[in-house]
Amino acid sequence: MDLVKQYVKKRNSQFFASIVLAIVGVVANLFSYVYMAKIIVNLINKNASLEFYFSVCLIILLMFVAKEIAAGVSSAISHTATFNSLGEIRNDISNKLFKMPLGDVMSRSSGELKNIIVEQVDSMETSLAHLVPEFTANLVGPILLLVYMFLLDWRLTLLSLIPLAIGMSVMMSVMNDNYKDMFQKSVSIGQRMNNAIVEYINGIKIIKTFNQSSSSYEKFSDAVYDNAQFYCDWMGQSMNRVAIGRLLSPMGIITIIPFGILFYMNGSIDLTSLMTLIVLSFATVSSIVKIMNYMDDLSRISTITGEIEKILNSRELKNKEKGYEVKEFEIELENIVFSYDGEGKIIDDISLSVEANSVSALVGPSGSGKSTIAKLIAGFWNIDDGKISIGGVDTEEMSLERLSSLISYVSQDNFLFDISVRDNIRLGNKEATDKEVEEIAKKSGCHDFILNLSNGYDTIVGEGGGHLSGGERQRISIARAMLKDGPIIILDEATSYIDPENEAIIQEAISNLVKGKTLLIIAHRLRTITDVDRIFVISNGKLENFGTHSQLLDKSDLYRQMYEASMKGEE
Ligand SMILES: Nc1ncnc2c1ncn2[C@@H]1O[C@H](COP(=O)(O)OP(=O)(O)OP(=O)(O)O)[C@@H](O)[C@H]1O
Repeated sequence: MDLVKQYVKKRNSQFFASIVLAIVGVVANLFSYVYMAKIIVNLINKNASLEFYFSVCLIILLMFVAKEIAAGVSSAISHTATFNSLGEIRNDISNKLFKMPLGDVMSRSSGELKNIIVEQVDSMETSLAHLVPEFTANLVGPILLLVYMFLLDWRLTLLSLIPLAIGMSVMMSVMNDNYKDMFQKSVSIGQRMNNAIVEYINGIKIIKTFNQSSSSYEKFSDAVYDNAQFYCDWMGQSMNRVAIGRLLSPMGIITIIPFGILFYMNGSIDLTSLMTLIVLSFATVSSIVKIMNYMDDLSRISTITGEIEKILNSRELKNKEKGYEVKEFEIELENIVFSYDGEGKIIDDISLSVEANSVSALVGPSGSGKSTIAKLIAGFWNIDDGKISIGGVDTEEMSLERLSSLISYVSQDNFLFDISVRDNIRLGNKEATDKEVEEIAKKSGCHDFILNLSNGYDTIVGEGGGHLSGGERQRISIARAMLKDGPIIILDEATSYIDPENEAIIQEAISNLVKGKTLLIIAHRLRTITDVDRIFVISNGKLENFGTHSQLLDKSDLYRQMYEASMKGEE
């Protein structure tokens, strides 16, 4: 609920205007009933002129028009404010995801995140656009009317509230029946179904390769079945009471008529008041029914917003922009310690320095922590201890925007968006002209294969770049990183997919493009990094040794073994 308040507050005046107009609409509607009662009473008493009826009908008509206009404008204002707020919430979530440690984002499945950003934010529409103005107005209207009815005859008014009180308490018994827990469960079952669907679709290639279609489909269909079963059971438990509650709550008339007749017969109420009360009790019905429709939304709002709040309130990377200028681009790691889960140290007291405008490489056995070091330099996580600085400035004293403007990171997964090849490369620098995009593609060995694609540079690459080969994706990622022109380039296994013919072109391109830049390569094929300025050997999260290729052949057994194994593997 705090989340709703927070976003309502930001558009206070718009929501206030929509509430006021909604109240005007509801009051106009209720007044039309007051005037209807006047007509009935005067018809019974036969004491009014034709002009009187005509003018009352005109007033009712005006009330009706006023109600429609006020409700329409109120809804337009609240919807405009709501959709702006929903846009803002989605923006805030995506900004937040950028500021959160990568691990915290990755610990949620893409299905779960999609569910929160799309479905759950969407479901806030009801609360913001309808609940805020309509619930308030439909609550205020009947209260005003009840005060008026109370003044006419307090006994009948109280009696008219009995069915409402019984109906509401039956409904409340449903709400008290762990409604919040059940709704929370429905959200997580829904999320599990979402995840199963997303996983099934994403993993379809593997499923086919390993002929797992029946068992994976089972997981997916089980999740759908569980979801349906859960709702059937839940509704089965509560539907009868909900139906009774909904039936009874607006039935004030069942007490007013018999008791009204009784009071009239014993002379304790006049006909005018009785008729007015009967008509007005009808008037409260429509508002009460509307309020009841919102009760459900009210009780589930905290669960819906809870998931969104969890993301918006989750921890952020510590990076704070302090405005220190970075003039040189050497990278210094001082006694850094890091673990993904806060327990097992993945990086254990590593210190190393990558000189500015040099080419360095991280090598080491699989799982030794090379990619983790690269990601820590790029600011994907904060380190637990120690310091990483660029040009003498602590990277945690730079905003993520500034850090990412300094570093072009070509990761192992080379994710491409489902847009054209040209736009994928242009992500490196959105100001780049088509010519600049093509120039960079030529330099990174992409131009020829791009021209061979069905639509050349305008070919849409498919989800995650699925229409391209692994090597093609990698080369486009390199072109994208090169176009960004950051002073530091980190290539995480950037050549792992490149075939032998293209490898030479790529190596040549990289060496041209990185002139005057600081380059850190994480390479598996040691042959490709023999002439770099400095090689760091990482083993079990520690720095085992460092030096040039020939120095390491002399002083590091691990390096020599890895190099020999690597050369054997390529024979
Ligand atoms: N997101 C993560 N959450 C938890 N543990 C992780 C995560 N990423 C990597 N690890 C673990 O951290 C250790 C180091 O992984 P890292 O990817 O840095 O190794 P690497 O040397 O780059 O390996 P490779 O050469 O196989 O890519 C491994 O044990 C790995 O399982």
